[in-house]
Amino acid sequence: MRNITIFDTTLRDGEQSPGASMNLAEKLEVAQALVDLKVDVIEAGFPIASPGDFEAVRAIAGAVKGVQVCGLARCNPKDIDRAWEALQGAENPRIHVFLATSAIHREFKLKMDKAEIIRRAVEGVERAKGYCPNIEFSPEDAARTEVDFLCEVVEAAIAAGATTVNIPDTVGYATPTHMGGVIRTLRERVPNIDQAVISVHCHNDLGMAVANSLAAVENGAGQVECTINGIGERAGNCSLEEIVMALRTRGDYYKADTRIHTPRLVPTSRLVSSITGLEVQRNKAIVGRNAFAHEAGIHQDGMLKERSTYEIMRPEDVGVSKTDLVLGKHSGRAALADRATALGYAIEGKELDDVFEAFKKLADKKKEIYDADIAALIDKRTSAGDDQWVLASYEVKMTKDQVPSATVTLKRGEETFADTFFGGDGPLDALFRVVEKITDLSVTVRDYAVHSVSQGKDAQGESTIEVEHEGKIYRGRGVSTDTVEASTLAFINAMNRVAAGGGQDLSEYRPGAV
Ligand SMILES: CC(=O)SCCNC(=O)CCNC(=O)[C@H](O)C(C)(C)COP(=O)(O)OP(=O)(O)OC[C@H]1O[C@@H](n2cnc3c(N)ncnc32)[C@H](O)[C@@H]1OP(=O)(O)O
Ligand SMILES: CC(C)C(=O)C(=O)O
Ligand SMILES: [Mg+2]
Repeated sequence: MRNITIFDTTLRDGEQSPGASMNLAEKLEVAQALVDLKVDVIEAGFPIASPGDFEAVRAIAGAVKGVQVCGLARCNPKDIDRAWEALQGAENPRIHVFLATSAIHREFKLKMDKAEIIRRAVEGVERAKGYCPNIEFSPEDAARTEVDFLCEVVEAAIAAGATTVNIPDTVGYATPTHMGGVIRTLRERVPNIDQAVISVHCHNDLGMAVANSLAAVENGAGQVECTINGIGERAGNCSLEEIVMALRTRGDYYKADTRIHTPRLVPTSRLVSSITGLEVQRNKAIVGRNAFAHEAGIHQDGMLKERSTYEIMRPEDVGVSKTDLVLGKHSGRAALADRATALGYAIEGKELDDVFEAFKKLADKKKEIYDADIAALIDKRTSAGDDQWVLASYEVKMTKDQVPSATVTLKRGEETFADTFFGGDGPLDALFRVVEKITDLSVTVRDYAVHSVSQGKDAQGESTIEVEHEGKIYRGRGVSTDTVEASTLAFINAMNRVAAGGGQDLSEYRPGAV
């Protein structure tokens, strides 16, 4: 297996995503997460860009160990000197100098001819080399550069001391065959190409950044530049988690792998998403919420029989605790029975058929089916029997700076019970405490949520709750236009289940499954 160097540019190109700016403390946190992920190179920023960027590169260079830290610079002395000033405290520094080479950039942006581009590139690399041994050179917009000229520039940059030549598809214009061809041509036609690592830096404007990077690897690239969650300029960069898992999963084909500690992929993705505020789409490969979730009954049945029927990666290998078999309108009996077992019920035969029929009807009306819904369908305890507590009335008072108080009246059969509780952490807590007093059952609330089940001003609120009692988990569900009432009904629903016994073993409990 060939080892592919992972050059992470989340803190530089990733930060160029509109709205993704990070402060110093946040950049340090991301940098440490990248070290834990075992990336090979961290591009920490563009030091000339601002005093903040300079400070971030300097701080990261001083703080992280066991990884190369890189700073970006244009091909001019001021940028390169400033980059070195920021990087000199690093255990293992790299200066990355770039200069655009395509005809469009030469003519309209830089206003330089080919000879000047080569001269400036060589001067830039040589100046950087005077500071540090690891020099990366990027001919910006390489994918739109005439291939003969690209070969010339790359050869000159290597001769000047570049140890990595990075081939950017700056505007995401390449296709896999094109990108693979560029890398192959460089390997065939640049005489000193063996003296440098060929890298690739693909943008995602046509959604092909990962595919183009893989094509580059297939044709001999030894480094891939990428970002967590694929963030970056415009449509972003090659996504780190996708390229890494593509190589790991299809090592049989690519004969290449990385050093990445893949169980850190999802935690790092979540960190970057929460810091930048750039949410990950649900169906995003590897790190999206749905990446290891199955709703279709046929798939769920297959998964329950043998995981590899529908999963090519193990969730734990990317940092997801386990596969999620989501119950919804596309689910079948196998998944329903499996969830029922996990919730502490054993149903089969006619009972399973009846619950399944009711489940399908509910699933046609509701987008998401919660564990509380399943429990309610199975034991049919949502409709009160004689031994069930039923809410007759409630009153809750809370004003600023005053302790809350709640009065609740419950009925059980013909009998009526009322009580009041003063205190608690808020009105709901006060209400729950009175219900505990009346039912003489003490529980701990493990999870609680309110969802809207219809739209508009008069939307129905649905509350779902999970409580723990003597090592078992019980679920409750309540619906009302008033969310306080919905929550109280959910709590009473759960308390009725506590009174009935059974429940799910705490060791089987998946928090947040309501
Ligand atoms: C493909 C990429 O991702 S490249 C990195 C892009 N990232 C960024 O631009 C983020 C940080 N950038 C910045 O903060 C600012 O653009 C700065 C501080 C670097 C420069 O700001 P300014 O001096 O005001 O220049 P401005 O951004 O307006 O224009 C860029 C200048 O750099 C020149 N330039 C662009 N690339 C290069 C290069 N690789 N080498 C030398 N000069 C370059 C442009 O021709 C232009 O020069 P001109 O003003 O003589 O026409
Ligand atoms: C600086 C270079 C490598 C870049 O980000 C690009 O060309 O996209
Ligand atoms: Mg880029």
